[in-house]
Amino acid sequence: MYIVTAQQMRDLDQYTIEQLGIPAMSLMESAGKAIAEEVIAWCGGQQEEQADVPRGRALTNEGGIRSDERVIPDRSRQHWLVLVGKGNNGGDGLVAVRYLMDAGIAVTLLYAQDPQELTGHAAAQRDAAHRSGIAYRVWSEEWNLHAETEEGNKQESGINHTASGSKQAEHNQHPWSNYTGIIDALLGTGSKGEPREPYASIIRSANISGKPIIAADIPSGLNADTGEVAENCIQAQVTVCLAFLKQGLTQYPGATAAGEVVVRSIGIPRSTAKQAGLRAHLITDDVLRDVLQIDTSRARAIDGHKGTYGHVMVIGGSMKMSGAGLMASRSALRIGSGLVSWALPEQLMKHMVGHVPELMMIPASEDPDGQWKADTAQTIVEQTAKADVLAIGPGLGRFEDDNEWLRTLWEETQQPLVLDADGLNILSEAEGLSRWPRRQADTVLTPHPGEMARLAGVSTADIQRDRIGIARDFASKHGVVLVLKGARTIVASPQGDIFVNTTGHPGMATGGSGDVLTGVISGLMAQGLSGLQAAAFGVHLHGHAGEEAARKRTGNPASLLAGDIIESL
Ligand SMILES: NC(=O)C1=CN([C@@H]2O[C@H](COP(=O)(O)OP(=O)(O)OC[C@H]3O[C@@H](n4cnc5c(N)ncnc54)[C@H](O)[C@@H]3O)[C@@H](O)[C@H]2O)[C@@H](O)CC1
Ligand SMILES: Nc1ncnc2c1ncn2[C@@H]1O[C@H](COP(=O)(O)OP(=O)(O)O)[C@@H](O)[C@H]1O
Ligand SMILES: [K+]
Repeated sequence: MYIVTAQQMRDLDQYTIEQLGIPAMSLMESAGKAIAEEVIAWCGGQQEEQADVPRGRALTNEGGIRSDERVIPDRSRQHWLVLVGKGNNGGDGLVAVRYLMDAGIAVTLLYAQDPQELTGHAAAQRDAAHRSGIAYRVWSEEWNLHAETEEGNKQESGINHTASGSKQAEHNQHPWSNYTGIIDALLGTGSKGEPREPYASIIRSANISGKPIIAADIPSGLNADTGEVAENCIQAQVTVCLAFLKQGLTQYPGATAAGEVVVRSIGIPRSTAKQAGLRAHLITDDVLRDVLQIDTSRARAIDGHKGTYGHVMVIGGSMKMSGAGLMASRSALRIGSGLVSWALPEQLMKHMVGHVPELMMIPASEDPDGQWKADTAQTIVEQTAKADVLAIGPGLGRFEDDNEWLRTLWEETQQPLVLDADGLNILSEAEGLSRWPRRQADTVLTPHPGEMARLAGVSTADIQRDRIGIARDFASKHGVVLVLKGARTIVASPQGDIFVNTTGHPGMATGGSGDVLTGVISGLMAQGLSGLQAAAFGVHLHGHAGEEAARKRTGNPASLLAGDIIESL
């Protein structure tokens, strides 16, 4: 599934209208119809579930996050309020009302501004809606709701406040209480910056109203490119995304604001994305097979032998972090590498003997404290001769002159490399990755947001603000495959491709999960996948394994351990 930025979506719209000759009005018609259909389907779903789930249904999005539950009454008494902005997003809402009316659902329009301010196609849709007899209101102070104050009072300006006692009665009287649900057609991909007034107040009030919200294209207040949310951003149950999935819907906190995301075709041929050279995808089975050309069955040749499936060498582990190297090694084995060896400090090795009988161990440092030493670099380089892939970093720790140590391995080994954990921290303190020579073989970096911040020399908050943009720039600039971890992990290639993962589980937020991923990616590379293929397929499989492991911890996913992920690979 393609992922687009707001600008790419505009270009695709323009191409469709100007080059393919599909009228803009016809796209808007399809958009509004799709939104109406999703509202109708949602009401239907509500009704079906009402018998046994009186509190309304909870929806899940692709990442398995549950959104708020809200109550929706009997469908026959549905009355939806459509919030209309003055751009084409509002135009979509104005189309939707006609289809909802035809489906027997009562609708009222609430314009953010004087409807006469609408222009172009949105103005034409306004006229059609008004001529069809659809009721409308224009935003005014009486609609303004305020969040509960610290004293716990719920204040609703514009409503006659009585001193006490009748808060609930007041709440039931506010204008929003007449409606069963809200369609947010205020702002779409043309939105810039924080919503201005009165949009900010409308968004805030809609959220406070407690009514279920279905967003047209994107929740108003969401940055369509980064997934950042404005101070006032619609919190939707469902987002009906039009034509192509917007980047910002894939990343948190935007993904939470969007609720369940449904991507609906509006008549723009999907092939236009390929023609336009779009390079960002959500990782799905189709994308793994068709875009990344991966045999996802991972079928083994009947006459295969251990040499067929490659040899991973993990370089890491130290007395204080012995488990990290062990977990990376075990997951490389579990994902199917023919052979795995682990280079580790000799002191540590003595304690590890027998833990994983399948694993070969290489004593690599004679430090009495079980730490690494920089003078091991040449020995390690010699030892790597038999390996097909190197995984450097899990549990490595920091040590004197580790910078030179890493640079020797970086330059003097020819194998594909996965770099994680302290391997990345060493790199960020090196004189600058840009001054290190580019490796000829595939090089995969797997930072979590904190490590990414150190690598890029910015704050973690800066990274989280635009994960896709940062990952893309870093991978292109340094010629590496970058795996920016965390919920909705991003894989970026040196050529500017982006792959966003949706598998995974919050139970995986536990020490060691990343070491498992290092083993998975390096193990897949040993079996012949490129760095990009292994990274994209690896994060997908790792997330699935995490989901599976969480299912087994019935009732308490917080009890998930990284080792459980290995057992579910
Ligand atoms: N051909 C097309 O371009 C199509 C567009 N479609 C819809 O049109 C949307 C994009 O439409 P537009 O480009 O008209 O833009 P929007 O409707 O998203 O918003 C633009 C309007 O909002 C105002 N605005 C921008 N930022 C604001 C802010 N921070 N606070 C308050 N007002 C702000 C602008 O002045 C402008 O009037 C899409 O999201 C989609 O819903 C669909 O109808 C399908 C076809
Ligand atoms: N909430 C979450 N949803 C999905 N995946 C998650 C979540 N939290 C963590 N993960 C995954 O777990 C792994 C954690 O890696 P990392 O932070 O490096 O852990 P460690 O350094 O302890 O091994 C990453 O692959 C990350 O994407
Ligand atoms: K919207």
